[in-house]
Amino acid sequence: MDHGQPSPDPVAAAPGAPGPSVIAPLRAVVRLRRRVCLLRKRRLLPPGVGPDFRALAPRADRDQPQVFTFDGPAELSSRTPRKRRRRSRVVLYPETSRKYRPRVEQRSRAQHCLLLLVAIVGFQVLNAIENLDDNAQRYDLDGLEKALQRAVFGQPAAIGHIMALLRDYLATHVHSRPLLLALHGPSGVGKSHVGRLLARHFRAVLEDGALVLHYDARHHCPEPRAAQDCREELARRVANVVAQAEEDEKTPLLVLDEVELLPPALLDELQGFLQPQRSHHFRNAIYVLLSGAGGEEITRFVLQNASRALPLRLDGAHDARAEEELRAGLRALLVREHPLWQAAAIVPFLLLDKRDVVNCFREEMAGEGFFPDQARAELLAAQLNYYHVAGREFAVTGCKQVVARVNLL
Ligand SMILES: Nc1ncnc2c1ncn2[C@@H]1O[C@H](COP(=O)(O)OP(=O)(O)OP(=O)(O)O)[C@@H](O)[C@H]1O
Repeated sequence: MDHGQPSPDPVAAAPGAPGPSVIAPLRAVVRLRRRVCLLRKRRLLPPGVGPDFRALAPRADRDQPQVFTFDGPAELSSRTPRKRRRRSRVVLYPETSRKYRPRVEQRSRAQHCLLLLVAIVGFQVLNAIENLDDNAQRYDLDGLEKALQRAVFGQPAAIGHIMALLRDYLATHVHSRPLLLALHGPSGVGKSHVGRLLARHFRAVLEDGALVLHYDARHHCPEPRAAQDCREELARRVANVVAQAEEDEKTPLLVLDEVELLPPALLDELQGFLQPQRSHHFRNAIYVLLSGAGGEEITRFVLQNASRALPLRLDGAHDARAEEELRAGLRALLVREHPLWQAAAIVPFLLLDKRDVVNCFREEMAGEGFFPDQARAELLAAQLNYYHVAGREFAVTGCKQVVARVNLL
């Protein structure tokens, strides 16, 4: 069929055809069909689209504005295309994982208990720290250190060592063994002096003289007395002190002077006090043993090292290695005498030099009511005997004779 040429009207041509009222619409339908075919040929209409021109228009045209614009097809196509909605993708979960959001879990009771336990432990730790401070404060160790530094000349290393050991021991009230301090040195260097200062301080801070025992071998166990007798008496006195201290929840101080004069039986007894199997109130105690044993070794050590930068002598600037060597040598020597010294913290007291002796004189003069004149003190100090080594003078008897000399003034 040629759509370009007008074809003869099929309806009008048929014989016996219906009247003009039917023919007119049929013609219109035919005309429309032809027109549609024509348009289809020009590719303006998709196949199968009816004669409604609005519906027949291409999809792209329908989206375009229905008013005239000067935009050409190029401009229209360059406009940003409408955003296409992304379809949600299907997520494939592995079989073992959870495929739903976790529910808000209810806190278990165990969790509450755990939190409570942590709080209690924290509180206990804070409380323990506070108690440690309280225990150290009770003994006023800062005050003791100041008193020792002020009253004891020429022994800064020994004082520092004693204070460190006391601070460490008195940081707590519960102990597995007593503290045993062994102060050794030649005559007149201040061992008994320190022992007296310690006893006085502890009597003051413990507010009970019964918690401090000051035992002097020469006085309490003189030569003719039987060693066994002395031993029993010492055992009884120590037991009383530690029992009283246990009752008062305090740490007692037991100072034993002139230990080099004690019979071996008493050293055995002392060693027995240190044993961990003794009842617990024996474990909380401080023993200070003062002895001249090892004095010769210390004298030799000081004289040999006199030319060095004064080990153990100047404030804190001492040679720690030399100090350690000296302690080790003393311990080896003392342990040969008795095993008691194995457990002791050995503190060597060194020779005093002339300047220290002058200070001893001034102190003693002031104590006896004399004006502490420097020149006079130097004059008195010059009358004593000294070791002369490397341009320095070390007192042979320390400050031992100072009291007697000042008494003669
Ligand atoms: N380093 C010192 N600082 C101040 N004073 C001291 C010092 N050393 C000794 N003295 C004085 O000398 C006196 C005698 O000293 P102390 O009794 O302490 O000597 P020691 O080392 O115990 O000797 P010994 O083993 O012979 O008893 C003391 O009372 C004190 O006044």
